Amino acid sequence: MAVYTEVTDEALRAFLSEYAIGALVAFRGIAEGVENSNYALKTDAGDFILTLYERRVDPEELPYFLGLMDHMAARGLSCPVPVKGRDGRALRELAERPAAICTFLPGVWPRRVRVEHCGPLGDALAAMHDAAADFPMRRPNTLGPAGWAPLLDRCRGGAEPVPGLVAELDAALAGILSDWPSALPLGQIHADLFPDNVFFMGANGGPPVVSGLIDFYFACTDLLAYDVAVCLNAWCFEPDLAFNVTKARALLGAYRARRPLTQAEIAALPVLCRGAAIRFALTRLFDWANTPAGALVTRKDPMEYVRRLRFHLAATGPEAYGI
Ligand SMILES: Nc1ncnc2c1ncn2[C@@H]1O[C@H](COP(=O)(O)OP(=O)(O)O)[C@@H](O)[C@H]1O
Ligand SMILES: N[C@@H](CCOP(=O)(O)O)C(=O)O
Repeated sequence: MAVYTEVTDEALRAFLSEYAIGALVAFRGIAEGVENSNYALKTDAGDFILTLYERRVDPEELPYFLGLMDHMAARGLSCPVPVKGRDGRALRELAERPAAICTFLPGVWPRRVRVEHCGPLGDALAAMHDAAADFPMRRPNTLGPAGWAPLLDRCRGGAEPVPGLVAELDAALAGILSDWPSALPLGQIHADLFPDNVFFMGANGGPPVVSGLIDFYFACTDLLAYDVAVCLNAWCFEPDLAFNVTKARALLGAYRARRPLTQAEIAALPVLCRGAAIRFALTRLFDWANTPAGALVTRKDPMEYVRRLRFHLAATGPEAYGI
């Protein structure tokens, strides 16, 4: 995460007095990520993560996110668990922001994704979909197909990283929206399961093992196969943006071993991948022009997802993904 909102020692100590998690030993802002302000907390009872929810999170939706993590953790998924205060509430306010403390997960996210990561990732994604299957709340995907054209409109007239980019996205979006599938299996999806949201541990140089999934603040109720498409985008391209079909086969094979994809989901993979690529190109393009000056955050390059989008536009069928 980034740090948009500063927290004073004094405010933090007052906040922590509402919890039974021991006395503060250390805290520091975490510069990774782009959405919310995150702090690593150490108390004499252990390690925790404090999150202050920023502009793209609607406070009314926080009970969905926190409830989903609680629900999945109760079903055995390794994910952050919201910590309740002495009054039983996990959601409170700090520095005039909604705020919550969650448990700290061990492990590290892969700075360089290898084929060996992609199978465990596919299995963990299917395990998340299973663990959330009976979660009763619903949340529409605010960054789903209905949100893409308005987001692109908000990028018009701003600085384009490449001339003609908005026109290219206009044309791609029209095709994606007209082909978008409507009758695929639905469920709770992560919607942002990038490598920085998946922690791994490797025992004694052995194969990587997923130790936990984090960052459920884009989670929503949407097409399960769209989550697979997000992962194909985020995990299966090399740094030079060549698509690695071996990674895709490993990801899809492990996912399907736990949750088989229907024929309709398989057939829809190219358009789902185009949709996922344009979604991240658009939020990055918007952030390119709208990140607050001075925020402790690194802007992400929209062109990385435009180039993925071009690959998916050229894909003539699901075979392009090794399936
Ligand atoms: N529960 C957690 N356990 C351990 N580290 C965490 C946890 N939650 C967040 N982090 C740390 O914070 C960083 C950013 O978190 P993330 O949720 O991805 O932020 P954002 O939503 O802003 O992108 C992670 O890469 C990790 O270092
Ligand atoms: N994954 C998104 C941005 C959201 O950042 P995260 O740190 O919450 O994963 C992107 O790469 O554009």
